[in-house]
Amino acid sequence: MDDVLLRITNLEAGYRLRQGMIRAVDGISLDLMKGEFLGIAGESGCGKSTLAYTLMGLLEDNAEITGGEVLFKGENLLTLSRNRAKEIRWVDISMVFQSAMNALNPVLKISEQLTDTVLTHLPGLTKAKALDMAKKALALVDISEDRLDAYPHQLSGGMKQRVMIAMAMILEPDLIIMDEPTTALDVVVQRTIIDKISDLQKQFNFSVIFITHDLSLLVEISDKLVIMYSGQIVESGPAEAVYRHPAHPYTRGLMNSFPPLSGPLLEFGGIPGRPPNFLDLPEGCRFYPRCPQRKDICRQLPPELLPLDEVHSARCHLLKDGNA
Ligand SMILES: Nc1ncnc2c1ncn2[C@@H]1O[C@H](COP(=O)(O)OP(=O)(O)OP(=O)(O)O)[C@@H](O)[C@H]1O
Repeated sequence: MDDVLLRITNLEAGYRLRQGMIRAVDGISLDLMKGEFLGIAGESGCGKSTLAYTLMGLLEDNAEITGGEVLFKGENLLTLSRNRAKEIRWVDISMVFQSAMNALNPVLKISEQLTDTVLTHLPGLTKAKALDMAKKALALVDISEDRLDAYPHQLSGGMKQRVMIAMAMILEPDLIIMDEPTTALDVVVQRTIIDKISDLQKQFNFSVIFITHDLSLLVEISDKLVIMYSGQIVESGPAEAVYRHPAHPYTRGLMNSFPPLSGPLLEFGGIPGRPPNFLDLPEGCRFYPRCPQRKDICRQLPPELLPLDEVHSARCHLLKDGNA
């Protein structure tokens, strides 16, 4: 337990609409260890961002946390006072947002945005010290000091994204949550940024939760993988095990959506169909309508998350018969 940085137990969160409740995070439990790189993958709409925003305490007004516990270094993030939340967030847990490139303030220089972040959370510091921290943080993401006076529009997309990563790292948090941090970038820039994040994480040993719809980005850099479908975890385990022996038909579908890292190029599979509507979920397995291996029991009963071994588990009835 000593090495567990974040323990999420049975977390439930969602959005209350007139038609009913969208339970976008529906009973999520997971442990994140110190220095661990956790990749969370799943199609658009499966609840990845809702999970991230719940952890950051940044849910929208119509959102509600309806159950569970999130322990960060033993402290429940869901019951923090406003002041304690301010102390923890950004200093101990920071986030790189999906639309990070547009999150920079267009009328402030890069130096001001970085020093403002520092001084908001560490008001006792001098401006000179904050500027020094800004320079060091930019250097970590390979941006030279002479860009400190630049405005966001003077930087390329990849550079803006790296500034956002610098901002997330500047206070040396224990956990950085990255929600699709490279989606808007072209593939080459995306690769450079992923490699940079991976290098920095190894160098400074912070923990990362990296969220993306693109599983191919995650297999090389993650220690652990969590696959989400319709608000639930459908598979989790060490990245290598999930990649080599995907146990859930949905994970296999996601795997088939991208070319293998080595060996012959397979035809792109993809997964026909769409995830279910949260307001009209199937009675049994939520993946049933799209599953190429479905059986009668899958239509009737929702499957539990079953352990395959001590570290790898999947939510699929077929595992019980050993024929998934
Ligand atoms: N403010 C909101 N009000 C109502 N429903 C919402 C709200 N935000 C998200 N949702 C719904 O909650 C579900 C989960 O959305 P979420 O953004 O968490 O998924 P995601 O996996 O991060 O998708 P994406 O990659 O597209 O952001 C979706 O059905 C979405 O339409």
